[in-house]
Amino acid sequence: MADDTMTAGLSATVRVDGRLDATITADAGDVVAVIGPNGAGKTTLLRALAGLVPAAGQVSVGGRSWTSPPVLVRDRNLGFVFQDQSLFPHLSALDNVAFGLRSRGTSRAEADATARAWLERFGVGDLAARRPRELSGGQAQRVAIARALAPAPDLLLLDEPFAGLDVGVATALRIELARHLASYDGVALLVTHDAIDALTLADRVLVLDEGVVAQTGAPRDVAARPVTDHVARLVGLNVIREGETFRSFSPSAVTVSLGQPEGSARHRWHGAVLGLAPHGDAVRVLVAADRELIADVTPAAAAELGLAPGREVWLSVKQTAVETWSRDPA
Ligand SMILES: Nc1ncnc2c1ncn2[C@@H]1O[C@H](COP(=O)(O)OP(=O)(O)OP(=O)(O)O)[C@@H](O)[C@H]1O
Repeated sequence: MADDTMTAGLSATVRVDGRLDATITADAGDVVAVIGPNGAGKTTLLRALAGLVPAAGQVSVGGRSWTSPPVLVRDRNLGFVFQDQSLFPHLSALDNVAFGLRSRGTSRAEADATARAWLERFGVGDLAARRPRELSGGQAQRVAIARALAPAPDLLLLDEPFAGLDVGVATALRIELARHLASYDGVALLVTHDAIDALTLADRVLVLDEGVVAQTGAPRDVAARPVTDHVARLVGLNVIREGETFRSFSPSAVTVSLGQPEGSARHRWHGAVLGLAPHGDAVRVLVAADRELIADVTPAAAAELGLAPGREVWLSVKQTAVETWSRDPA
């Protein structure tokens, strides 16, 4: 079947009954962060693109259709890294990385040499002979990423590759992955719950909400103008939606007071403090008004106002600190 949407990158529409109905396009070389709350369909999207979950629609990658006619999972030129599994337990790190190359017909000697080079690149060359159970979580994840990248896939699917790693290990791996993704010329999709991943690793962000695409755009734009509560919370912005009009303001622009604030050029809300948490040099206050809002105050102000869960407060923000926009038509 002719497919005029076919591009060198990724062009796909995938539908999984009751779980997902998403269209995604990306240029070759793009890293797309896929974000959204639990159950939004992020893993289902990756699995549907890989052919691991039966889906209606079409998928074309690298100028080739994977759906008409259907291409078997093993014949799709893709690499994936999932948070929990990934490595074959009975194979050494080297054999794990060489496996994908050999299954694509590369000779043993060549596959081993390429695999060794990839392990070196990820700083785990000296662990080539080890089995996965003899690797730390961070080392195993490096091997898994090396294995996914080694065959130069057209599509790289990374499902929360840093989940479960401790912060230092995750940070180091994030930096290494960024370096490799910069020179990778396929399309990479990265599922993440971390705003930093989305902002530092991705060229574009795709926001999923209840199985549909709620927003796509450059990370900076999505972070500045989130249209879902999930992303608003992730980037720490207050966002109020009225139909297709959105108003946002930073927690640092919010004034907290015990008495009702004066002045007409202010938006104001009344509610009870739900919780307090340190946020940089400030104290972040979560307040249940007619919606949940966040305000950043100085520790001195928090003490002076006696802020504690249950305390009734007023929040106000100057009209000039509020940005208003309409969602672009999809
Ligand atoms: N094997 C399955 N069979 C039926 N429904 C499923 C299956 N796996 C997931 N779902 C449902 O599909 C929806 C999307 O799940 P999915 O795992 O894709 O979400 P997610 O965005 O990856 O979530 P999380 O961040 O929690 O991993 C959820 O409602 C989930 O309950």
